[in-house]
Amino acid sequence: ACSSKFVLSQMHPMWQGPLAVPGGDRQSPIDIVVRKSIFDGELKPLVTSYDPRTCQQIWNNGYSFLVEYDDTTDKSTLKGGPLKDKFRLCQFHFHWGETNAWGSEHTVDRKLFPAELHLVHWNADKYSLFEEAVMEDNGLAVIGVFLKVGKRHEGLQKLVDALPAIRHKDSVVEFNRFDPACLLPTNTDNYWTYHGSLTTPPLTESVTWIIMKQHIEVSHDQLAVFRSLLFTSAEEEVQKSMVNNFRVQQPLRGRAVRSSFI
Ligand SMILES: NS(=O)(=O)c1cccc(F)c1
Ligand SMILES: [Zn+2]
Repeated sequence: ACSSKFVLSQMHPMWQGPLAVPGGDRQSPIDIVVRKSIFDGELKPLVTSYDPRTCQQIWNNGYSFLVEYDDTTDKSTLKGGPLKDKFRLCQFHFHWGETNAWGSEHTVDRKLFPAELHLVHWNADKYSLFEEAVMEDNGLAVIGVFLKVGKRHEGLQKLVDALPAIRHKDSVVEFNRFDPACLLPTNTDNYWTYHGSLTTPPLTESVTWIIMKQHIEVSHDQLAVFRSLLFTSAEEEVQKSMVNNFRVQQPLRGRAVRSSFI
């Protein structure tokens, strides 16, 4: 599975600093200014093919919780959209706020969502490991899906039920047969795409972002369970609730945001 351990090791919930990053002219997240996005008729529909049997574990890495997939074969893949190559799913995770008023990393015309899902894939046509791909400018593709509070998301509940077992940093439990496709909106043809970075260290500028226009709905209570997670490990005296685990927005630096729809 894609060990993003090295990625988050320097992670700290209050980390938002102006960490010096390579290049620094294609950082994420950003605000998507709809009227400035450019329709590109060449953008294809996304093609996802996820095998629930490749789901391996769910763990608390001290900044979010990750559901990790076996990415040693081409069983769970993403292609199409803005992508020329075939990408393998390695993990998905979320970012959320302490209240429903904020929590997403990307925004649309400054609109904040209570949470954002990231499905992380790496370019298996060009590289052989996530750790390699994460350093290359065409190495990763991350699908972003906004969450809104509304009706309960039945597919999410299995994941929510596993969270109490990974309350503390570095806790992990086996997690099988979860189909991440259930977390995608019904319409995946409408999206924005731009070239950016990881939103946590090492902040490498290796991500083709694919942000879904259509959100998914989860219930207030389901989100509340996300907030019951802790940044801190079991040994630490002061327990800190895992909330507001999003990065501050970054300058666009002249980048184009393309849309697959008019
Ligand atoms: N939040 S994110 O940019 O999707 C991300 C951060 C760190 C590692 C990773 F695989 C994905
Ligand atoms: Zn993320």
